[in-house]
Amino acid sequence: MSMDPTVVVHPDPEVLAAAAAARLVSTLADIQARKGSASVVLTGGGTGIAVLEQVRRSPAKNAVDWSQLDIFWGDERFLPADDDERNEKQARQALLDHVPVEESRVHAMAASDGEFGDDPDAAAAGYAEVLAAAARSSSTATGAVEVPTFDILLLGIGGEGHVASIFPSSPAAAETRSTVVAVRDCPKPPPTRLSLTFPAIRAAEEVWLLTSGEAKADAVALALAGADEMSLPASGARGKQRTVWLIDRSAASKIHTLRR
Ligand SMILES: O=C(O)[C@H](O)[C@@H](O)[C@H](O)[C@H](O)COP(=O)(O)O
Repeated sequence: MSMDPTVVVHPDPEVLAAAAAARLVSTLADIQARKGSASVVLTGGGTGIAVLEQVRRSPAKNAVDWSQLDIFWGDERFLPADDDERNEKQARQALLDHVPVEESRVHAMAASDGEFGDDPDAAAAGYAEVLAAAARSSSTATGAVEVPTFDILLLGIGGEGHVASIFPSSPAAAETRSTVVAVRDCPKPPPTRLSLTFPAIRAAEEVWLLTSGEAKADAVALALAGADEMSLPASGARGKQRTVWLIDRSAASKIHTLRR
């Protein structure tokens, strides 16, 4: 069980994205120096993609051996593969198409015009099997949850406290067995998505929550004050070894008023 979260407050969204990118590069390089390879779970959303763009711009980016990096997603918009709203497409444009990743180690969630057609439940089950197969082939994944070792799992946060596509008081927030679920009627468009669940998220070694702006201040403060994860999913996003909140001053502006 990880200790209290580490909270790092940055002056503004631009510094947050650049600092988070630097932290990600150096952390992945450290993990690869120790283990030979590393794994990261990417997030969609403006902050998550801004971090990837900053990694692309970083002169230090090739401290990471991109061919020895397993890449997964925490959630995906269930849309055709070439839709600009796809998290995978945005991540490729921001970073992955600009570094020498090993494509067999890039594990995108299915698109709605992919191998499972427009069946999000089948697509979710398919990704759960990708994770289970990766866990079986990994010498280090020892947890009860059928996912590989996620070294760093990145998450953005919605204004009402969602992480990945786990929205407040949703079936996904209550899911305790499946590692990946289909999510329908999401308040944040598009309405149909695929998402890791809390068991999968909490199997990660480190969970990093990344957000900025006044609109997130209540969710950040409530989560750090220990709100119930059903009503405030960000509260349930914890890593086995470490939980890190990388936020800007605006998103941190209500922490002191709500922390009990
Ligand atoms: O697919 C998605 O939309 C994301 O995974 C979602 O969880 C996002 O990270 C948050 O909604 C924050 O998004 P912003 O950083 O744009 O506020």
